[in-house]
Amino acid sequence: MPVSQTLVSLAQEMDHTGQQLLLRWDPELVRRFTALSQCLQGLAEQAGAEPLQRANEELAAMLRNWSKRRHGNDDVLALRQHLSLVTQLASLPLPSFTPPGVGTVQQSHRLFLLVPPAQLPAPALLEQLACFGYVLDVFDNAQTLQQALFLHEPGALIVYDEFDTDSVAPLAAMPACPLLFTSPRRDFAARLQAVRAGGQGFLGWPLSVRELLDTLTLPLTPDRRNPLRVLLVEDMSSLAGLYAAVLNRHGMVTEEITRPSQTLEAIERFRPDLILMDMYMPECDGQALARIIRQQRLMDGIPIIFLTMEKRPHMQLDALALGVDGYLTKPVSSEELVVTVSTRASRYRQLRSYISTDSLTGLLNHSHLFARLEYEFARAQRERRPLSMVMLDLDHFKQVNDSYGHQAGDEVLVSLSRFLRERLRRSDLIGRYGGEEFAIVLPGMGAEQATRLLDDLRDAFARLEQVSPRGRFRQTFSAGLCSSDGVWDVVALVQRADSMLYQAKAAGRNCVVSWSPPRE
Ligand SMILES: Nc1nc2c(ncn2[C@@H]2O[C@H](COP(=O)(O)OP(=O)(O)OP(=O)(O)O)[C@@H](O)[C@H]2O)c(=O)[nH]1
Repeated sequence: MPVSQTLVSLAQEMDHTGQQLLLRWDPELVRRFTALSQCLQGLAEQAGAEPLQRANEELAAMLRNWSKRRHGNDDVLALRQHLSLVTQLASLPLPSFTPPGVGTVQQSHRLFLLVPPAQLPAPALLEQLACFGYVLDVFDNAQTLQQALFLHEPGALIVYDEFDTDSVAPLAAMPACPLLFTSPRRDFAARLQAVRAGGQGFLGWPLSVRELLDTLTLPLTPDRRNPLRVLLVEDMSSLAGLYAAVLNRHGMVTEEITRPSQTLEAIERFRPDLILMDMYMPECDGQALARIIRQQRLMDGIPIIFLTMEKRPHMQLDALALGVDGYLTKPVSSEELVVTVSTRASRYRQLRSYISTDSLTGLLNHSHLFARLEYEFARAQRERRPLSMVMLDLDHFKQVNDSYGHQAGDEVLVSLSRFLRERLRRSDLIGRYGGEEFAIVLPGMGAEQATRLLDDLRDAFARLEQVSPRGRFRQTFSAGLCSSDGVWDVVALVQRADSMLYQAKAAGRNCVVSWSPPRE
């Protein structure tokens, strides 16, 4: 299982806050540290990272007692070592949850399918799924399925149903994993029955790999490696801390600000999925602040929820007219807070991803890739870190469309996108540049390392067998690469990577060419 970026960034923020505390003891910093530590503890618990949990608990205990007594150099050293230990443990790979006997497949990549014996899926489906690292276990009766569910928890359970009776035959026990239905029927009545039976997704039958993978990548369950981010604007820091603790306990990451004037800067830096704000604050009230936020084009869509004691309907309606998304009337119960915040924030995140991604592959679209590239490039220059840009193009792709059909061509595009997503880091940017051309941005990676990585990817992808109804084939790609070293703007970076791609094609395709400065 890859390293959890969330745990790493939480641990890094804790380390930063802890170092600040050693310089200046400040109750606000202590509270922030405690909230981060609670959040890390919750996530580490869910991930089963026991050594990290223990180290984090010890660190929290050290800090709890810190202000109560005097400290020598040894104490400071011990605290620093503990901070660094937590950071190191957070960057270790998370333990696999694979139950005994299931082999080495990631549990989330093991799927159970319940179908009648007459409908067993074609072996090609299992093979195609295997190309993306998924294993499909097929059961032709509910009893053996229940036994298997008792022993293992798959990433999802898919149940075939023709919905020809009034209601779906209930499962002996509802699985803990997401439940999907698949059916030759796609009408409203069938979908209604599926939803009533607890279905979280609905797939056509016969199963299509693309539809299945698309559904599995939707947030059916909370994404614990990329938790929802909530910005709290509340002048009473104790109250904000209370809300933050509740949201943190439910896996969300929070940032608290007490002054409305800090809001715009905090939104840019923290990139929240939702803003929870007090309606009455001394510097500026919530309504004026909401208006300011809504006037910024890039911040316009972020959901805003007011926290208020206000019960007068006309005041609430005025705020709704401003584009505020809802109200929570104080005192707010933990349950109401968590449900209101998490549903709205995840919906916003999903809608945002539709706008910024290409509909076929789910990768960043051209304009968003470039917006993000500009940001990463500027950051790399500022931090004096390398960054590599890759332009990648499928070879002789026209022949694939001509020989196997446009649908098979589409499947190859999806296959490459998933392949890149599985193999690259979460911090890398992958975009569909257009047609059969892709762009990849590798922050922190210089030309040599990036060339090696791309060449490994090229080799592995070329070995994958593409399966289509008209036959099997293999697909290669060519790539051009340029690192930011000595390059002063994004346009030059892209042009150089592009001209290297051209050279890779000219050199016979199925290869990676990296830009190097011309000899003097
Ligand atoms: N199936 C499918 N095909 C696409 C899509 N976008 C572009 N194409 C096809 O990609 C092919 C690109 O063809 P060419 O530009 O001639 O390049 P090529 O055949 O890949 O050859 P080289 O790049 O020189 O190796 C065209 O046939 C396009 O129709 C898409 O979204 N789906």
